[in-house]
Amino acid sequence: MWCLPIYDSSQACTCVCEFCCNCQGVSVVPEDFVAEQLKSVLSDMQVDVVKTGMLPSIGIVKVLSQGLREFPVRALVVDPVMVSTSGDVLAGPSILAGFREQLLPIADIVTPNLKEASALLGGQQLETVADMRSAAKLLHDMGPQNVLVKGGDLPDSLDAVDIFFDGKDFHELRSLRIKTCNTHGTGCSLASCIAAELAKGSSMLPAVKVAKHYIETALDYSKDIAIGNGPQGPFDHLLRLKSYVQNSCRQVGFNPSDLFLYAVTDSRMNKKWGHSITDAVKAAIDGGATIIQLREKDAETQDFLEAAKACLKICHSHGVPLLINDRIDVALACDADGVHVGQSDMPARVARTLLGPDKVIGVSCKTPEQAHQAWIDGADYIGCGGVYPTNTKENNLTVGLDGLKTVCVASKLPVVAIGGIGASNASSVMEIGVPNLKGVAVVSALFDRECILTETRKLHAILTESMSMQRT
Ligand SMILES: Cc1ncc(COP(=O)(O)OP(=O)(O)O)c(N)n1
Ligand SMILES: Cc1nc(C(=O)O)sc1CCOP(=O)(O)O
Repeated sequence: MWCLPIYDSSQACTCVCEFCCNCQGVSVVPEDFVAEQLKSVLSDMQVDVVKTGMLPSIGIVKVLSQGLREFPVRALVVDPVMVSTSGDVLAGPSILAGFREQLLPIADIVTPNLKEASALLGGQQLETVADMRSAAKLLHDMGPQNVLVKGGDLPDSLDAVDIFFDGKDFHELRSLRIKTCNTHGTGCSLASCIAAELAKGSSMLPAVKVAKHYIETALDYSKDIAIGNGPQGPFDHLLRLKSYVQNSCRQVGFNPSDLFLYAVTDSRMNKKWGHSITDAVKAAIDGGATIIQLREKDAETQDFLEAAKACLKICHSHGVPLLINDRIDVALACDADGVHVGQSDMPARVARTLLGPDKVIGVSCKTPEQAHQAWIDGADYIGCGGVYPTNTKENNLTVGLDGLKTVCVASKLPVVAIGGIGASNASSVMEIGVPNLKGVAVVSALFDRECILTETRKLHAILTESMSMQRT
């Protein structure tokens, strides 16, 4: 299966970006030469989906319209690159006519930005979402099956709103407007992603939604990169690949089976039962805890750091990793094995930058989207809950076993379940039967008890039994 981006190299491209896949090193070649090459590609390979980009010339327009009839091309995505996001007019009247008369009538989707839509419609002003809707309808009348008018340049809009029209229904697709100068190539990448999704067998609206989500994530991921000399930089298309490479390189340091019995401390409970933090941690480890998290909500920084150093000694002498809840500074200061962060804490991506590739990072996630982001950000595992109601964390949303399962299925990272879990229900949690659910994280069922050692042993035995039942 092939997804072929078509670029007209008869136009010199001045882009110097590192990520742009098409333009660097392209020499100026005659239009008919490009057309011949295109013909041979279309006939020699089984091209499924074609996406136009970078100023298709009249030669290419002709070959394409022919090619779609002569060769078994399944879909044509037309990105009418005519006016850049920086406002430069890139196409003359003959190209405009080529788009209108030859490409749009055979396109499965056309994806103009506001300026391109305006140019295709003879200079019509487009300033509001209502204008975008009527532009989508008028463009649809020119022949394409679907139209996506991209509102990235819409004045006074907090969201990035695009209008999708399939000839029957309008869909207003909104995503976060990412504040960045690194927007070079977004339109081209969006259309390429739509083409790739179509080639994979998706239908049009889901393909557009996936592409829009990809662009939003990639823009956010690359918003701070500094590259090139111009005022507008490129964005980084390869984030998934990089996350994958980063993660696969790092997984060596983190063993997901450490999540089996995850003991999370609580200073108030230790105080209530007269346990010191070090005694509590030692008892949990002796009882079978496989990883410890220090979650000291009321501790002063200095006390937290001293406690962390003392607990780290105990943990390391037993080969058990120690993570710090929320406080990256404390984790760095004591050289802990990692951190656990929530959705409103330091973003995992920033934590990864601060901690480096070798430390463990866990992220609290209640939805598949959060789990996906945690993976992109370079986390090692996610904590998903509250599985059951809990008194340990105020106003905590309960996701239930169904919510846990949904997140596990979507997550590319190992998962530990948390919230209201103890001896009475740990088996039900582990028995949801999802391979990346690696264990349970527990606070009160271990630490709001007189004998931490006994309770941890009991829970360890229950988990072990439940795992062996699943294997048989
Ligand atoms: C393993 C694990 N999962 C989830 C949490 C919750 O973390 P967070 O959302 O940051 O909430 P607080 O713990 O800060 O109240 C966790 N700590 N550990
Ligand atoms: C710290 C924490 N995070 C949760 C989440 O849902 O993310 S639930 C929770 C408290 C878990 O305590 P217990 O085991 O006593 O119910």
